[in-house]
Amino acid sequence: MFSAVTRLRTLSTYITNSHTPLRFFSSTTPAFTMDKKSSILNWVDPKDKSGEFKRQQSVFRSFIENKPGAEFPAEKDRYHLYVSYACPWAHRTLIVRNLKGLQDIISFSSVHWHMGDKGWRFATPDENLPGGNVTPDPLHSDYTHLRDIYFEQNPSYEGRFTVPTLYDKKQKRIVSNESSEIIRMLYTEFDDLIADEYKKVVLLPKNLQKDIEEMNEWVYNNINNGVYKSGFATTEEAYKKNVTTLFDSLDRVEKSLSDSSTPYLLSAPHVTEADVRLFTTIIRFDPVYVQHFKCNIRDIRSGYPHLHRWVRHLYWDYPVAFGETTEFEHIKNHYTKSHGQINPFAITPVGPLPNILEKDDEVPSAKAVREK
Ligand SMILES: N[C@@H](CCC(=O)N[C@@H](CS)C(=O)NCC(=O)O)C(=O)O
Repeated sequence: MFSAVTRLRTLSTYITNSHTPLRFFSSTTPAFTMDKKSSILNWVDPKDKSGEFKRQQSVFRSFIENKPGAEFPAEKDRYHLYVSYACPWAHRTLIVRNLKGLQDIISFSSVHWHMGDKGWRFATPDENLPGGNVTPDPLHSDYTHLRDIYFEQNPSYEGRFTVPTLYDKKQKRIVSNESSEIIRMLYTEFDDLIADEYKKVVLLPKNLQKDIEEMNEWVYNNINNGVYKSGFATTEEAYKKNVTTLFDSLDRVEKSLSDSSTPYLLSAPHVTEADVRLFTTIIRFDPVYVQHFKCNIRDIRSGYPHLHRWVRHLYWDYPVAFGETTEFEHIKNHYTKSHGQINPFAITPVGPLPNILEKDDEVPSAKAVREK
């Protein structure tokens, strides 16, 4: 059940993840003392002098397939997606699930936005959080945390407990906890079970695959992960390096959108994987990353007109896939109230308001110029 490869990967994850005690603040602030051997809230290994956040490889990497004899065959109501509305990686899977019309085929639930020292927890029945399906674990009534799903696989699991987690309800096994691979399973493997209008939704068109994959590479390293590398850095040098790379890459996307002959990245005739993967970072940028992760060389609404138009087009014109899967309360609260080393008093900044501007609106300075 827990394959040798998985065990090896888990072990290597543990080795790169074992920490010595860390104090984030002076000894006069005992509330923030992190002296647990390998607290999952130590985002940068204290032994790593570079001060750089290094994201670990996902451990579960199997695939749902639409073929006879598959280990995880494509079937209706067999799989469950555990997500957090706060998380940009999990957000990818919710968007693709809706773009592909898989709402009746794959169930989902969201954890509570707070991540503590036991990782993500499920909401309790009395908590009434915004967004659909923010519920106790619908599959295991006695589980309180996402990590219980991981321990169900292997009681001595040592990796991270991440969302998204794609779970096979029949075999009680995690299929995958790697969003970039989960979304690709959803592109085609369930096509025999969905209406024609959704079969026609192609997120990775053959003629653009090379360009999309090339773009994924730098967007992932410099933007999706770049905001975390900026925000979790524990040295000025690591922060400056990563925030500069991040903004250079945003400039590059801005230029590419201004050159695009369509409203989508890479002049695609419709939404593609490239749009999905960039959207989940850009929609969080002004509300959270600018202030919380110090990604403040510019913001999107006043500094990047093409990106601003593009993100609002997706959010407002694709309400089911992009708009309704975005839950700003989860997003803002999660980061600002879970990262004690960045925001020890857990006060959530109110602005910027609104979280996203209407399509025909602009920040006051841009509007004033337009109306002159
Ligand atoms: N490479 C993974 C990353 C997933 C990930 O890091 N998710 C975060 C939430 S945004 C998480 O669950 N972190 C918990 C932890 O690392 O303990 C993917 O794309 O699926």
